Amino acid sequence: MTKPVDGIRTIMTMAPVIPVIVVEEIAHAVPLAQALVAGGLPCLEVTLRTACAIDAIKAMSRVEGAFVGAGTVLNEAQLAAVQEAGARFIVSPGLTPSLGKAIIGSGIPFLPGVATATEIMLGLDMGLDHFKFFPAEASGGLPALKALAGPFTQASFCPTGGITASTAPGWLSHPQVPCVGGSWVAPAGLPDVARITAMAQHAASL
Ligand SMILES: O=C(O)C(=O)C[C@H](O)[C@H](O)COP(=O)(O)O
Repeated sequence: MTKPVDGIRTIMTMAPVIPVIVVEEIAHAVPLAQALVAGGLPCLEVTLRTACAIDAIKAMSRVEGAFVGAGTVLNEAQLAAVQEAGARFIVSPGLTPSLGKAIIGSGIPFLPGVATATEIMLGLDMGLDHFKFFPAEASGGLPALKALAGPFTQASFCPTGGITASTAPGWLSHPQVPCVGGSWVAPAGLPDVARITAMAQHAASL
């Protein structure tokens, strides 16, 4: 069994919400990161869904107080690219043995996605015990997480997918949920800095 990855717990407890970010235009990256950090959300997940995502990771990593990771990491080539860009942690919507082995071997903190008992068991076998519960609402919501968390008392979860400012407190009340992920704090388009800072402040207070 591989040693558990150090560090992901610290990242998951920096704030109650990890913004899930889709950067469509590189000019949006820095003001968005500044607004989120100013509002009290330092830990930022930049998804590899857009052409400028790697450049966005580089640019946002230079924002004071930002702790930037890469999301939607699906394979080893992407792992290498995001590490080169300065990503400090990795999030994936799922968990495969090959990706898990590569990320654990690299030593970077890792939050793999799980939605079933079998996937949690695969992660535990690899020495992982912190997971993204994805897609959280579509997989059955909080009742599903409660049922899954029952037999896996050693596991912690960051539910992500369909979570909003009004549903986040319910998820966060679960003892195995140190944080949730969500895109609601980082809407697409040219960042409205005042609005995003206010949403981040509210999220940080949850
Ligand atoms: O892109 C990824 O890497 C993902 O795994 C999925 C995202 O985390 C969720 O799609 C965010 O969900 P919403 O907050 O409902 O927008």
